[in-house]
Amino acid sequence: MAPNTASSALWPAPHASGAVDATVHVPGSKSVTNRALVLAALASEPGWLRRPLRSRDTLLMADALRAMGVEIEETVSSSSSVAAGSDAAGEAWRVLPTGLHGPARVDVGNAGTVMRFLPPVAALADGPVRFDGDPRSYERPLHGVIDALRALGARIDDDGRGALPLTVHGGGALDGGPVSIDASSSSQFVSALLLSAPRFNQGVEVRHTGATLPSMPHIRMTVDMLRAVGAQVDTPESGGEPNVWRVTPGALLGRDLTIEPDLSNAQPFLAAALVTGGKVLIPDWPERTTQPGDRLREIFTEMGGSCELTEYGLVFTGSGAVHGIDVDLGDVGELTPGIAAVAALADSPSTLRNVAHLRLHETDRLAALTKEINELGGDVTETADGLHIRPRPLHGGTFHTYEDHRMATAGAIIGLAVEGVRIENIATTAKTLPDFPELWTGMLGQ
Ligand SMILES: O=C(O)C1=C[C@@H](OP(=O)(O)O)[C@@H](O)[C@H](O)C1
Ligand SMILES: C=C(OP(=O)(O)O)C(=O)O
Repeated sequence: MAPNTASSALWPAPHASGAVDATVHVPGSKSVTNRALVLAALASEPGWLRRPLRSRDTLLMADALRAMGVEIEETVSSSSSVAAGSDAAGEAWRVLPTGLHGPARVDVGNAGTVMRFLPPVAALADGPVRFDGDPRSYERPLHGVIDALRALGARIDDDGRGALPLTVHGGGALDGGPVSIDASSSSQFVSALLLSAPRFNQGVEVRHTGATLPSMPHIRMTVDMLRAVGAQVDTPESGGEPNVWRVTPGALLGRDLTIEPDLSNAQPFLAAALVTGGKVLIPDWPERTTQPGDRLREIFTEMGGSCELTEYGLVFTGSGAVHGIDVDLGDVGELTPGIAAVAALADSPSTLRNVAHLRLHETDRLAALTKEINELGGDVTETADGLHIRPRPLHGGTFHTYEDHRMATAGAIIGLAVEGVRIENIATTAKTLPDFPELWTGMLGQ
């Protein structure tokens, strides 16, 4: 059989010859785009997504909703045809909700948002919906969604492992009501149940019973976006019980939403300013957001940079020094690979804590980061819940990426400072940022 040249190809990571000085337009947020698609599909009237992210994860979400009967029209308006500065410029998707139905087949790829957010939607469809995906999707936890949906009245056929592949036999409606889940392996279990709950007959009361709950900002994002389309949501933060979320049944409004840039995808570019002592402007950085990437302002400042939120966006400036950090990343786990890469180039050790659940992400990220940084000469050890990173001079070599977009961008960060780093399968960045190689070389003026 011919080798898979696309994925086995090695990408010579560009080495920075000096301080970067660039403006980088980062495409829309994956997490916001995929929530907006689900909410628009469940609404009682058409809606718009402006500047959606066009990437593997969001196209899988759109195609899955189309397979269940939703119409999604893709339009592009040139900036010359709309008022200057208008949010209407660029790509826009118009979502026309219809009666959800099977039979349908859904390819989740390796998208956590698709594999977790859509089984509840399928339970509302009329007919069977088959879910399948990449080999890694079979290993990612889904039990919280499967068990909860069964408890709420859904019929699901799976192979008993609490994972993909599976078939949801939608009955056109779902009872809903109270349910307990352990979401310690993924916040997406909670988000998944809340997103569809306005359409359950009794809404939902989700009680998290596990010891820890990762990625709280992503649950806040779910709650904020539900409220913005008219849903009534009670949360622990709004005076409710700890670890309990309630959604009241009701119709959802169609919304005209402009998607924020993906702040987690801004991470490698901010890291470039930090490790080269340069400066990067990210236009349209939101003043207020639930995206976990906003925490980078604080984390990368502690690691040696400084930032200013201006009317043009976020200006992040490196000082030339990169410091280690001791940090709890439980809320912002998806930032770990990029922080680990910077930490490997720092002037002091780092400890990254409270991210044991990353072992079940796109790959086992703790094992992958340890192995790949150490193979370049680094000194990283896994702890029970994270990484301990002692910087050492690194050398070139192959950086394997395990079909994980954030491993690929982590390798690119190291490559800026270390000559001769070759990244396996840079195309895997297409999961959330298909233009990464071009944006990266553009930033470097190459
Ligand atoms: O809801 C979301 O959009 C996400 C939640 C988080 O998942 P986990 O809670 O599984 O870490 C995050 O890591 C993922 O990238 C996106
Ligand atoms: C964990 C991630 O993705 P997913 O939505 O597939 O869980 C990620 O993007 O870092």
